[in-house]
Amino acid sequence: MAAMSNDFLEMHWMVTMIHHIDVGLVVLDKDYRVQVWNGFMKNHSGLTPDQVRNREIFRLFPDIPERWFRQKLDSARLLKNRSFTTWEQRPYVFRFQNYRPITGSSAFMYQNMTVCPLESIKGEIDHIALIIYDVTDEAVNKIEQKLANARLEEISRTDSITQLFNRGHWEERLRHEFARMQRSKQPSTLVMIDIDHFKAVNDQYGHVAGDEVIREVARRLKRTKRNVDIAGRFGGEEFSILLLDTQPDQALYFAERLRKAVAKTPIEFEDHAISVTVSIGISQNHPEINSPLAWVERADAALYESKKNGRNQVTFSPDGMHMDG
Ligand SMILES: Nc1nc2c(ncn2[C@@H]2O[C@H](COP(=O)(O)OP(=O)(O)OP(=O)(O)O)[C@@H](O)[C@H]2O)c(=O)[nH]1
Repeated sequence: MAAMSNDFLEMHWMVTMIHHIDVGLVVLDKDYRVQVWNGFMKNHSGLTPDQVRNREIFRLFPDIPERWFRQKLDSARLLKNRSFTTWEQRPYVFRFQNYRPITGSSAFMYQNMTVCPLESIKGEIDHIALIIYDVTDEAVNKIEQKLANARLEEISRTDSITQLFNRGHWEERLRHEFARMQRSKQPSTLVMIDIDHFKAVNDQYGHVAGDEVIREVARRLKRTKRNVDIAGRFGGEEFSILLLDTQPDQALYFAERLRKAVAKTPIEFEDHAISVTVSIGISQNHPEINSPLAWVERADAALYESKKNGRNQVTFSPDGMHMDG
């Protein structure tokens, strides 16, 4: 008699603990109707056990993706095996709000879930238990760390003055695209751009003005290029851009537009209107060009021609064709 009452007491304690434990416990019958709903589930959903008992889970929570959820539970029932889903596969099963102030970056609670088949006395699986873990802190930390890493990566490949790619990253992209072009044989063009007489800008207006001129030329370059084009700051006042899948006439059109966009409107800095021009060299990819470096050298040689012939002009390699204003 004493043993029985101990068992009863233990059971009573267990039930009390289940209601107060900081994980969600739900039992569903074969028709996905709720049979058990503990305190965690009540507190986060605002629905009492009486309100949910014998109601189908999909009617109570239309956000639950029904097909996925049924598959998950059916296979656990069939295999008589536990299964597990993480917030990385699906951020949550039950859309509960997240109230924690420190995890302000998430409006909802991230959850992991264990699906646990429950055997009847006859050894049949008529019920399934769901155990819901609140993993918001872990998930938010991981997401924030990923974002921070992505930001660091972005910083490490960006030039701080112009926000274009820095030389290291631009060259990496060039190598990658060059390898791709060897296979695809698509026409692409490499363009080198250099601000004319830039030393004179620094000498006349100072380095800060010089920086602003570099920044503004980069802005005009960004406005002229397409999103797919790969633009970098190659050196001090030199820029490089890779125009992918571009024919020579389109490349010339791009270069001319950029040249005019720089020459046409002086750059304002404090009380000054600083007029600058750019010289441009273009090189089309060609079977004879056997390395990324050789390609850059060709475009650089064309740029040198533009400088030699009076600046503020575009030269196309290998035939030395000019366009000037
Ligand atoms: N303000 C500023 N100046 C820079 C920067 N990087 C390089 N420079 C300057 O850019 C100038 C480049 O001068 P040069 O290579 O002689 O060429 P240039 O005066 O532009 O003449 P050409 O290219 O022949 O038309 C040098 O005076 C460098 O100090 C930078 O980030 N900011």
